[in-house]
Amino acid sequence: MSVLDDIVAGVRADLSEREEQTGLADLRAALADVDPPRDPMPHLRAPGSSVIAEVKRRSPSKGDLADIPDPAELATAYAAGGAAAISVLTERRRFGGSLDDLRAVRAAVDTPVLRKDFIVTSYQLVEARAAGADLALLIVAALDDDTLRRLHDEARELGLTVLVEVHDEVETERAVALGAELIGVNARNLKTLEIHDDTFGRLAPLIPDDRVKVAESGIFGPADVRRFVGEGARAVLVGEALVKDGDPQAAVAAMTGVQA
Ligand SMILES: O=C(O)c1ccccc1NCC(=O)[C@H](O)[C@H](O)COP(=O)(O)O
Repeated sequence: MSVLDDIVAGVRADLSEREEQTGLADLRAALADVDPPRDPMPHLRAPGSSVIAEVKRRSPSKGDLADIPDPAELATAYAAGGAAAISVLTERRRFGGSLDDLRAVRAAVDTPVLRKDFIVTSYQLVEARAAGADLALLIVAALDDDTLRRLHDEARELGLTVLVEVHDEVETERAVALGAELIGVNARNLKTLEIHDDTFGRLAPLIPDDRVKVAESGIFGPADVRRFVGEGARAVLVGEALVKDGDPQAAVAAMTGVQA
């Protein structure tokens, strides 16, 4: 079993408990009281690099990263630094996150908020929107083609912007064929956890230039951002470097608006 399979198995186990507590019909009814979704695309399409700044406590590859007792405070610093979106890892077992983190962040900032999780069912999409998420992540490696397409369509119907994440050539072709507008290239292989910093440069040419290309993982400063922008990235998704920085506002600002 790969790391990704193991994470998804845990996600499904937690999910079935939540589904027992709140049925899909009740969750859908809650959508009526939720703020309309915020559109991240104008910011992400603007010239110069955009930053999707992540709230990430720990990870399978690095263990504990930061306590983050107040995710809203961290998100406020990211927003002040000019983040285009804030990514909140809501997976509990391996990343220490929750939907409560997402709700707190959404209430604290005007910036669009991404539910970063291992989404494999419609329920999780409705749950994301009901908690206030503006974007949702779909990881191509975790989904067969029919499920990927169905979840992509359902997310769009809910008003969510979808970040479709790829790691290799075949996944990239699947994301492009899907019509994904926002495609994240993750340098971290989710099966081995190794980072290959040539992944974005290899896969970006396979993605048409009318899509927004996001470089993800292993990004530590403006020099990394400049390199990825030179290879066609409009945005970078950064976790570890920001949660460990004593001045996350300045760290986001330094990675924002970088030109090739
Ligand atoms: O971060 C991990 O170890 C990890 C392991 C397995 C699946 C996903 C994982 N991370 C999710 C992410 O994609 C990253 O949090 C995100 O790209 C930010 O990466 P970084 O800046 O390197 O923290």
